[in-house]
Amino acid sequence: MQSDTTAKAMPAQAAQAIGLLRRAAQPDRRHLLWATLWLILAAGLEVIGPILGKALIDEHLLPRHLDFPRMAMLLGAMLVSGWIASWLRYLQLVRLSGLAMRSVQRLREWVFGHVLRLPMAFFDRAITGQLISRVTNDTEAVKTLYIQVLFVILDSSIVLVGTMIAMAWLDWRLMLIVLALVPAVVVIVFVYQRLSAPAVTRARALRSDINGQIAESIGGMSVLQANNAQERFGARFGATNEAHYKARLAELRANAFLLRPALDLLNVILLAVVIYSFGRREMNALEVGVLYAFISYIARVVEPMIQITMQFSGLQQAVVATARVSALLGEAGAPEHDSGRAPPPAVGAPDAPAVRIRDLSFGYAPGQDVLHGLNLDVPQGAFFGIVGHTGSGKSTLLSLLLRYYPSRPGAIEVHGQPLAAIGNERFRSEVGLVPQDPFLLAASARENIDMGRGLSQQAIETAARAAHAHDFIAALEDGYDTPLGESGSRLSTGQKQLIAIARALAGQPRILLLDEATSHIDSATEQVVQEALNELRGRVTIIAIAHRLSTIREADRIVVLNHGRISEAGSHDELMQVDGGLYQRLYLLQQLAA
Ligand SMILES: Nc1ncnc2c1ncn2[C@@H]1O[C@H](COP(=O)(O)OP(=O)(O)OP(=O)(O)O)[C@@H](O)[C@H]1O
Repeated sequence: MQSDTTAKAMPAQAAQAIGLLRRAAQPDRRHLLWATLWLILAAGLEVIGPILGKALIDEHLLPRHLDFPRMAMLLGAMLVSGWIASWLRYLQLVRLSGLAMRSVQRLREWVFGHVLRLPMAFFDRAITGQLISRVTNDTEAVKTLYIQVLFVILDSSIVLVGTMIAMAWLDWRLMLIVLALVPAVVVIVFVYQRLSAPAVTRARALRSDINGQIAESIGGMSVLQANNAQERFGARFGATNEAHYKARLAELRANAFLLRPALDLLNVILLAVVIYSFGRREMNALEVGVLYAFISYIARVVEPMIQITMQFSGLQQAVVATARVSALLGEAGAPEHDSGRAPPPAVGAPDAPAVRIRDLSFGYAPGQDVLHGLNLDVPQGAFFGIVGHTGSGKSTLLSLLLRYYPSRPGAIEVHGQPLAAIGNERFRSEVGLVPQDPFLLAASARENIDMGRGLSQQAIETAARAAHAHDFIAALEDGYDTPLGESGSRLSTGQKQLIAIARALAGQPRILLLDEATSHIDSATEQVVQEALNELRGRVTIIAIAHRLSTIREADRIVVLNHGRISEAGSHDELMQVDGGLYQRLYLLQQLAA
């Protein structure tokens, strides 16, 4: 995900970044115009100040031409222009910051909304940490772009150009001497960045190490404490933290001892040159005012130059980050979310099988099929079990039934309709899933069953009863409103699984898919699950993948997958009759192990 964007040339990335910036700021473009206008006005007013000062000195103070009303007017104009400039800058900053933050907010919503609609194949190659970084840090880079490009670079450029024009107007030869400053500042800042870059990079890497270590320790706290590793982890964290502190210090030292003194020295040299060149001329009264204006301008010229030069590396990083966000937004969404598709027919054929599979082959990579020509009919209301050794393709089949990956058009039909033709809303409400990992939110039992669908308490309780989860939920101190902790840490593995079943049933699915829902639970809870499934028989079509064969013993039909092919199919009793058959062997092996 990262490489494809970083490999792109900078101009292409900059174009992408600007495009995204424009889209994000579109609703606020009026603010953007005003902010830019105020910025130009403020910078212009700041350039005028020293010219007014020069007029005051040259026309009144030195010739002792004390025209008080005019002097007061000049002084007043100097003060008022400075005051208005500060006020405009403040207004401009408020507008621009507001606009930048709203753009970040907008962009974050787009990116996360888009991520939620990406196909599962995308998540096979995505790295969670990077994806989180796209949604949080990289979107924040948009703000940096606004503040750095518009505020700092534009502001500094206007002040710089305005000041140079004013200087040229006062004395073009002296302006040329000041202009010689530009390469010197660029060289100093370049050397500074070269010297401080390793410390900056190190500090950044160490900061991400600090985050990584905290996340790792909290995630594995039980293992960490069981191995009495608190002190070791604490010491390791301390060392990383210390290294980070030193890297930051090195960065600050480079700034304090290299950049600032070098620029101050440059300033002094420049002042000396300007004063010397005035000294060599026959100074007349008129030139004192020019000298005053020049000294004021020199102080104003150095800072914008530093700012512009310093912004470039930050700007480059912000452009790369924004281009990465843009690339993520460019990822094609899952086809079922394509709103441009024709609406599907509302109902399926009444007596068609719940699931019909014809010649279904599938591979994650071209030419490497993991499923080979599957054919299967699952009648409505039937209970089907799918078994097979590890890697035989059970979860892949389930993923295709769930539309996580696209299958050949027409290979799978649900209630008589091709899978791809069913609208997403209806499909997700018709098909319920109980995954191997129940995935509980850090929320209450009610919220975990509801999953934002806005179900009534009655519907939630009915589902919990059907999943045999009601009794233990009701026994919690606040019943359905009891917070279950992160990932449901307050519950046992079996209880989590029952909540996941309740969640699936609460949507009143016509088809229920179970992906090894009993593999981590004890035999007593497994029996509870079996009872729950038996009660659903006839009403809901059940397709259950199970490593534990006792879970699907009662199934109407058990399908045995072997290297992506159906090798056997039948009831438990029928399959046990097949001497040397795969199911018989698997079953006997499990009996022996038990
Ligand atoms: N997301 C994926 N990307 C690429 N290959 C995959 C992916 N998921 C599974 N596979 C491959 O597909 C084959 C079938 O895997 P699948 O997970 O469907 O098997 P399974 O029968 O469910 O196994 P298990 O019982 O261990 O869960 C395996 O060879 C596996 O390596």
